[in-house]
Amino acid sequence: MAIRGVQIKIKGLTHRYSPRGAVTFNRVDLEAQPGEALAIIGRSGCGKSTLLHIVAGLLRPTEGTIHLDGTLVEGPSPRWVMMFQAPHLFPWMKVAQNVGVGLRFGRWSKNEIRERVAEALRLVELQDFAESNVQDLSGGQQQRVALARSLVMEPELLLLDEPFSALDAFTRSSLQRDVRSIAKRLGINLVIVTHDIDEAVLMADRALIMAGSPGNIVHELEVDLPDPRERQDPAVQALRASLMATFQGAANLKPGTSGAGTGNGSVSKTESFSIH
Ligand SMILES: Nc1ncnc2c1ncn2[C@@H]1O[C@H](COP(=O)(O)OP(=O)(O)OP(=O)(O)O)[C@@H](O)[C@H]1O
Repeated sequence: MAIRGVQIKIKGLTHRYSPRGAVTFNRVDLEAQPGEALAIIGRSGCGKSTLLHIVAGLLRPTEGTIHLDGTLVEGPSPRWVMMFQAPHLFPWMKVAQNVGVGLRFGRWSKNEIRERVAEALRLVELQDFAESNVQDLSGGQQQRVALARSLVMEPELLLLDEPFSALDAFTRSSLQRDVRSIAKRLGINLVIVTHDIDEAVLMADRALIMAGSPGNIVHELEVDLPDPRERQDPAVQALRASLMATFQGAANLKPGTSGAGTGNGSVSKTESFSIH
């Protein structure tokens, strides 16, 4: 599977759900390099999911632009795919059929589809379940099928909207580790929206804190930790504590306050945590 990441450039992104409604977020600017994994954390309602849906081309911004490697995002594309909390599988299809469903709409031969589906299933370690019914799988396995269905499209960018929050802690940990490791191996960019500070530390290269009303990215922290990342590792724990303190500080700041969103979309401060 030949995949590479993408340069993300978000400029002046503003959104409101209705012309007279409240502004969801205001003039968000953000850049990411090919292969980078970003986590967006923030309190409920600050606009994280809306931002992700706009990046995925599923919602239109009120103002501003998103360019992926210079291409303006104007709608959904197999190049940027979104994974949700629920896997949304077709229950009447086998695992392999679910994984290959997007390829059916392209100009792929049956052999090519078979090969690509087999490769995607190997990546998520479900190669022995190709002919299983999806209802017979656990929640974590179903989420792996959804991941394989995304990967089979060879995306450059994977957008994850709290994808593991419905899973038990053990399954969640293994998926967090595996998604990061697959994305790094293939060079795919990740943007993960989460409430979970641990998830941000375990999966991201950079954690972005969104806060305020209207929302904005008010803080960002580099997560410079080696892989594989283990929750119990003291370096992971130390970074988690720092991110939690920064998050609480940022979330408690009122919009317009120094150190929070500047209102012009700029990030006020970048901190770097490294164990090297
Ligand atoms: N379809 C919609 N129509 C109108 N307002 C909406 C709609 N969806 C979300 N909102 C509002 O927009 C704001 C941002 O919502 P959004 O879901 O993006 O926040 P969030 O940070 O992802 O929250 P959560 O963490 O709870 O999912 C909220 O005030 C929400 O009530």
